[in-house]
Amino acid sequence: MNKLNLKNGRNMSMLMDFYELTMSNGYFLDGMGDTTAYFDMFFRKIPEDGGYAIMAGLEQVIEYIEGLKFDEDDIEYLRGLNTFDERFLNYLQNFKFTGSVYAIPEGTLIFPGEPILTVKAPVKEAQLLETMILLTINHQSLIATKTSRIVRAADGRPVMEFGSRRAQGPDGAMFGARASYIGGAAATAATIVGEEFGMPVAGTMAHSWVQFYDDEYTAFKKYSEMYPDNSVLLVDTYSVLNSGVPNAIRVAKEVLEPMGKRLKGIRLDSGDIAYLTRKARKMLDDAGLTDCKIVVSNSLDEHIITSILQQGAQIDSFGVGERLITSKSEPVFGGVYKLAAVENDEGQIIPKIKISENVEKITNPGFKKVYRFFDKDTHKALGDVITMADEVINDKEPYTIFDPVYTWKKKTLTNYYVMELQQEIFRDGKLVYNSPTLEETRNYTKLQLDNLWDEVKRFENPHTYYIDLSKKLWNVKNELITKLKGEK
Ligand SMILES: Nc1ncnc2c1ncn2[C@@H]1O[C@H](COP(=O)(O)OP(=O)(O)OP(=O)(O)O)[C@@H](O)[C@H]1O
Ligand SMILES: O=P(O)(O)OC[C@H]1O[C@H](OP(=O)(O)OP(=O)(O)O)[C@H](O)[C@@H]1O
Ligand SMILES: O=C(O)c1cccnc1
Repeated sequence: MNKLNLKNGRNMSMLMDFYELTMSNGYFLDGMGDTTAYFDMFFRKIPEDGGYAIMAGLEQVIEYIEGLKFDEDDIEYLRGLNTFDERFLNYLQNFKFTGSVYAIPEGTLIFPGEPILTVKAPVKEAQLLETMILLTINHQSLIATKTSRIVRAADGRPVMEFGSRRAQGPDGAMFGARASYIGGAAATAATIVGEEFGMPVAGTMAHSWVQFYDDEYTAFKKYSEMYPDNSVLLVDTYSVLNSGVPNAIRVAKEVLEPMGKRLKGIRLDSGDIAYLTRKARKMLDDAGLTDCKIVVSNSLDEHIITSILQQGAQIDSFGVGERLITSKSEPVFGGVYKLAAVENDEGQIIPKIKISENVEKITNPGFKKVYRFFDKDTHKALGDVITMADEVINDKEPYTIFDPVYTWKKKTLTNYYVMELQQEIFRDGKLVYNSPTLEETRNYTKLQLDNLWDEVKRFENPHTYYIDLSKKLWNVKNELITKLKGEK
């Protein structure tokens, strides 16, 4: 289980934007490198104007941080660039992460503006982590979120991840498949992901198998003889209704039934899926093969799946590749990594802000955490409140939430309980978090989706989930904005 492990398998230390190194070298030379800095990762917009996103990729971030070290070749290469001070190179050679990391666990539903991961570390270290943290969580959260949409559209029918061949490179395939499991996919065709992460692997057959034999019947027969318990026959190589389905039925009767076996399924990969599956279902049922499943694939996504089901398509499961593994309709999860605070010599946390003309782009300053509010009776999530890290919400008392922009929009919550979302991952360089298994993470996602109102989950104009700021954070933010704007 080490092939994909970023601690033991591959050293990704040099996968960072060059400016991380020049800035880190700069802080070092300026004598500021040991200043404690707080960086937040957050994202601004849910892909495809959806109602929620899913956190994924934390396990790989942990492995990356644990494995971060610069070897002789790395140092030699950096020295050759004539950019870095020898003392900084020496520091890199002995690099070890000494900071703390707080993060929202994988599989948690996440929303714009929330600090989904916070690094508290000497600035010369925290700066170096930016690129890998962002690319890892951006990628996996994107695919987990996209998969969740597809799985929702499938409405209880299993979705198999078929995307490796169309993914953006090996990591896109492998970590994408991993993320798809968190998002609710039932299985993957990516064998390595089964081996590495325990995700169930599954598959049918390619057109090449059917083409290879002299005729379709022979191809189906050979396959069913070899895999009598697991025969899903691809019926669209020549003609679904004229030959594919009839040959599959013949194999079920002449080959499998005498062995005491049943035909597991057929797969369709082209043509009008609604029409063909309805016809195929009838033919199978008329032949007594009511238990034979119909699997479909062919550039599917949540919209096509919704449409074909509305058209009365008869489908038991889906194989989804290119549009899932690349999140084709919106291929960027725009998570960013921003400085939120620094500590002064007295150890006081000084909040920092990034101002923008666009209100939504103004960052939330300070060391923060997120509380999720749940209704005591329904257990549905009511909203999230971002607070300063030292704030405690006492759920025995009413709590007033307010919109951070339209502050007159208020609501007082009474019948609620809260959950703190951030977990401590590293404390002073030491890993203090036990990553759950992928299976546990997947179940956790499912549970949370059950606790989210349907209005937030729908595809068209979902309700905007509340993400508010505590009064204390709101005050800190507005004081900083007033101060900085006043200084101009
Ligand atoms: N009934 C349907 N309603 C909406 N979309 C559909 C329906 N049936 C299939 N599609 C989708 O239409 C797209 C194109 O299908 P189309 O039939 O044009 O191509 P194809 O079947 O792959 O072509 P070919 O037969 O040459 O392989 C695919 O994304 C497929 O999922
Ligand atoms: O359409 P996607 O959602 O990406 O799903 C994966 C696709 O990959 C396969 O096609 P391909 O033509 O590569 O091989 P095949 O001969 O097995 O059909 C499969 O039949 C699907 O159509
Ligand atoms: O097993 C399958 O049917 C499969 C796997 C990958 C891509 N397309 C189909």
